[in-house]
Amino acid sequence: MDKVIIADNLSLSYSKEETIINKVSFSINSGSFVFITGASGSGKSTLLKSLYGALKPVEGSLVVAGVELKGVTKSKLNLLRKHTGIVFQDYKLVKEWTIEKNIMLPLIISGYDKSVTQNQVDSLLKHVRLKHQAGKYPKELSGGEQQRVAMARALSHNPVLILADEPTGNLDDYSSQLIWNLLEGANEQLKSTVIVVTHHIPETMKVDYQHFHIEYGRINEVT
Ligand SMILES: Nc1ncnc2c1ncn2[C@@H]1O[C@H](COP(=O)(O)OP(=O)(O)OP(=O)(O)O)[C@@H](O)[C@H]1O
Repeated sequence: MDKVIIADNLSLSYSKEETIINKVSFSINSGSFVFITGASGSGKSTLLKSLYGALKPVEGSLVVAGVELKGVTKSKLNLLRKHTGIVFQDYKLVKEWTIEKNIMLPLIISGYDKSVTQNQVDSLLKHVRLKHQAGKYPKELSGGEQQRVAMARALSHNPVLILADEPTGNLDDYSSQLIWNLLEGANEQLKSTVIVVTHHIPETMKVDYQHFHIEYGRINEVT
C-alpha cells in the first residue's frame, strides 16, 4: 500500500532550547483514518503544522504525498497544498467573503474554471446541509455551520489528504457528529487520508482507524 506520510527520525521545534517532537519515525498508508491524541502541550498541533509545511523539520525527514518537507521550496509546498484540505478548531473563514467564496478558494487556487467552480460549490453546500444559508457571511452563521463551511472548503478540491486540528473542539454534540460524518464520508467516498488531532475519539466512529498518541516528544501507535 502507498504511504502518504513517511517521517524518519523527525524532530520539530520552535527554538534551539526546546524540542517538541523528538526523533520520531512513523508512516501512514494512503486512505487511512488517523487520530492523534496527547495531553495539552504535548505537540499535536505542532506535528499537524509540519504535515502542511507550516513548520519545517529541524532534523530527519518528512515526506508528505511524495514531497520532502525538509528544505522544501515554495513552489513544491504550493503543489502539496493543492492536494491538502485543512480544518481548524476556529474555522479560519475569511469574514469579508460569502460562504460560497470561502468554499471556492481552493478551487480558484487550483485553477478550476468558473462554471465547474460554481457547480462544485452548489453541490458542496448541499453536501454540508447549508443550501438554505447561501449568500450569507460567516458571522451570520452558528459555530457549527461555520465549521461545515470550513469542511466544504477543505473538501472542495477532492484532496488526497485532509488534516483537521480539533475540528469539533468548539462545537455541541449535534454539530460535532455532522463533522465526524463528513470526515468519515471523505475517507470512505473520496478515499482521502484523514488525520485528526483531538482530545476525544468519538465512540460513534464507523470507519476503521489508527490511533497515535504523543507523549514526551515521542509518538506511539495505540493498538
Ligand atoms: N508558535 C509557537 N512558538 C513557540 N512555541 C510554541 C508555538 N506553538 C506551540 N508552541 C509550544 O509547543 C508545545 C506544543 O504545542 P502544541 O500546540 O503543539 O500542543 P498541543 O498538543 O496541540 O496542545 P493543545 O491540546 O493544548 O492544543 C507547547 O509547549 C507550546 O507552548
